[in-house]
Amino acid sequence: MKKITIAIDGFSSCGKSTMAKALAKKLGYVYIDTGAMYRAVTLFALRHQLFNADGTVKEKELKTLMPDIHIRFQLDPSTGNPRTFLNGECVEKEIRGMEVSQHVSPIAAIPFVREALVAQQQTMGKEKGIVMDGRDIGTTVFPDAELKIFVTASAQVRAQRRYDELKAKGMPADFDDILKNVQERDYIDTHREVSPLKKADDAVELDNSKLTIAEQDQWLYKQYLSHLPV
Ligand SMILES: Nc1ncnc2c1ncn2[C@@H]1O[C@H](COP(=O)(O)OP(=O)(O)OP(=O)(O)O)[C@@H](O)[C@H]1O
Ligand SMILES: Nc1ccn([C@@H]2O[C@H](COP(=O)(O)O)[C@@H](O)[C@H]2O)c(=O)n1
Repeated sequence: MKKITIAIDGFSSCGKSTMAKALAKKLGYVYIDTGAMYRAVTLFALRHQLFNADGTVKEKELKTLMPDIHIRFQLDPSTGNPRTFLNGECVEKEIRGMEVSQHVSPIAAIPFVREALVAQQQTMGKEKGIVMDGRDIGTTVFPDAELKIFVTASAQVRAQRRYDELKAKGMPADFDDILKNVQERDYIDTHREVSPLKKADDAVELDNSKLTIAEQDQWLYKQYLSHLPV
């Protein structure tokens, strides 16, 4: 079967990676969570004190240090899911916490950061057979992807899902903080100058507010089948 490129974009915490991961497993495709890459750069910036007190980024310093940031993914043999490595260290847990979530959008708005990460993402997908999720995959990273999905759900629903997830993992979680963070990231992501979050003209939209994970997986598989080249 001919392999294709599948781009899944949408708002924060709406279930993109859940859907993307499941489809990639089913098809035997590579799965790439591009949000994890922006989160890893953010963790690096936090560890190197590259944020000013007002939350803005010390861009000049970060630019100098960009060549020292090496991100890769490695499958966890026990779960079959990819884990994110920053300069050889597994940072999967660290990048999912609130501190990184609260600092990631300003990092992701910086043109030289996007340029570097987009180039890596394009290299990862050049053989096709990839499901990649993020904010600009269908518009910027793979504008020629055969299948593009744009996922939405209400902010309340998304915050509740993230809250439940953090609680289940035993991580600190406050619903109001999470809702505020989801709304702030949506705002910054949709209003930044470079590659703002928006639906590609040829993307198929899914509001999964009322769908179960199984239902959205089924929906996505049907989309895949109907977008296979003839
Ligand atoms: N249809 C659904 N119903 C209920 N929970 C869901 C559904 N889809 C995903 N979830 C849960 O919502 C949470 C967020 O999902 P996920 O991490 O896939 O979102 P995301 O869009 O990739 O988020 P981010 O933008 O932060 O990368 C997870 O705990 C996931 O299990
Ligand atoms: N292609 C992408 C992916 C992510 N971002 C930014 O990273 C943040 C974290 O992403 P999650 O998917 O893990 O929520 C997100 O809020 C965006 O600011 C991006 O810009 N482009």
